[in-house]
Amino acid sequence: MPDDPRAPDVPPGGTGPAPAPTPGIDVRGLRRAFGSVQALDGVDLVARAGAVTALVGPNGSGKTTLLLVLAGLLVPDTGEVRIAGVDPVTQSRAARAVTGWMPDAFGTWDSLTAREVLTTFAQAYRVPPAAITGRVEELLATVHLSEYADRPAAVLSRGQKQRLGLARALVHDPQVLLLDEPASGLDPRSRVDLRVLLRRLADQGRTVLVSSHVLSELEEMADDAVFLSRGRTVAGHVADGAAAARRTWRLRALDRAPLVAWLDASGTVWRADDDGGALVELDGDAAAAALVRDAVTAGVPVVQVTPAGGALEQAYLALDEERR
Ligand SMILES: Nc1ncnc2c1ncn2[C@@H]1O[C@H](COP(=O)(O)OP(=O)(O)OP(=O)(O)O)[C@@H](O)[C@H]1O
Repeated sequence: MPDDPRAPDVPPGGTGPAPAPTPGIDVRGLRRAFGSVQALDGVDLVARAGAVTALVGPNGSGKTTLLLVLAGLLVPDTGEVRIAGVDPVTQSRAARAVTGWMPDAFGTWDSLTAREVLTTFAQAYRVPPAAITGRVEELLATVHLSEYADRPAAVLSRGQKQRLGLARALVHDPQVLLLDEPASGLDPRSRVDLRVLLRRLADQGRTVLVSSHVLSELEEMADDAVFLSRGRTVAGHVADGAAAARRTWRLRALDRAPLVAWLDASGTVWRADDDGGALVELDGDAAAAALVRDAVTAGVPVVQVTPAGGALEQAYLALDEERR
């Protein structure tokens, strides 16, 4: 018997079939209504173990509802959900043991200190008593709250409360992390810390599903993306075809005049950007490379050529246009 209950069963001798990949999150045909509002209207989603998956969608598209179902806090009307292979509806205790949940607003008992909050949750999640003190101290240090450990949660700032909420989600060392707007209220340093932490957790083989409205923020941390629109999943991995997709590029030269003169002379449609450069629509990386070559050959002192907005933003806006 392996010591670690999460360790896969490996047949002795190692000559059996290759072990199945660690399951992450698997959702099929999920639907959930609130009265006449169909909050989830056919969600299919796979979030890989070992990756950070972004959950993207406009207000009211169903992100929080979906995360609540995945966290086992809301029962779906129809559909199948597996969290690390476990069904949160029929196997709720097992599902909670593998799931870390960070809601968008972390309600806490204001009279408890940060250390007491984490200790209470560690007990509730059945962390072995001998391990609790060490685990709590480690998490307080991870989210840079050691200094505030003995202060009542009520006096913590919004960002500090967010960090306490993140520590709480990690208290039982879960395999799957569900984070609803985790960066909201965090200062720039804490956002970087969050990004580094989520990357480390994914690199350890965990599944991380994170929602945010701030696409640039998700862009920096996510490997995959799932888009929700009106309760439906509308696209999968963002990297697919990104290099060949038509998108907006930003061009800057030492001086704008020769740049725009050359764009006009070569018949390239452009519009001004706020930084003194020009924005052009191009069919992927190869078209951008050709444009740079031609501009430089024509003597335009080009200093910058970059996609305007990241791949996630571009994919999101493209989907939005498709839906109109
Ligand atoms: N408890 C509820 N009762 C009634 N309607 C609800 C309830 N919870 C959510 N809804 C509705 O379901 C839809 C999806 O809401 P949800 O909160 O999941 O969206 P969201 O994508 O998380 O939005 P936001 O980006 O604004 O946080 C919305 O139309 C919302 O009004």
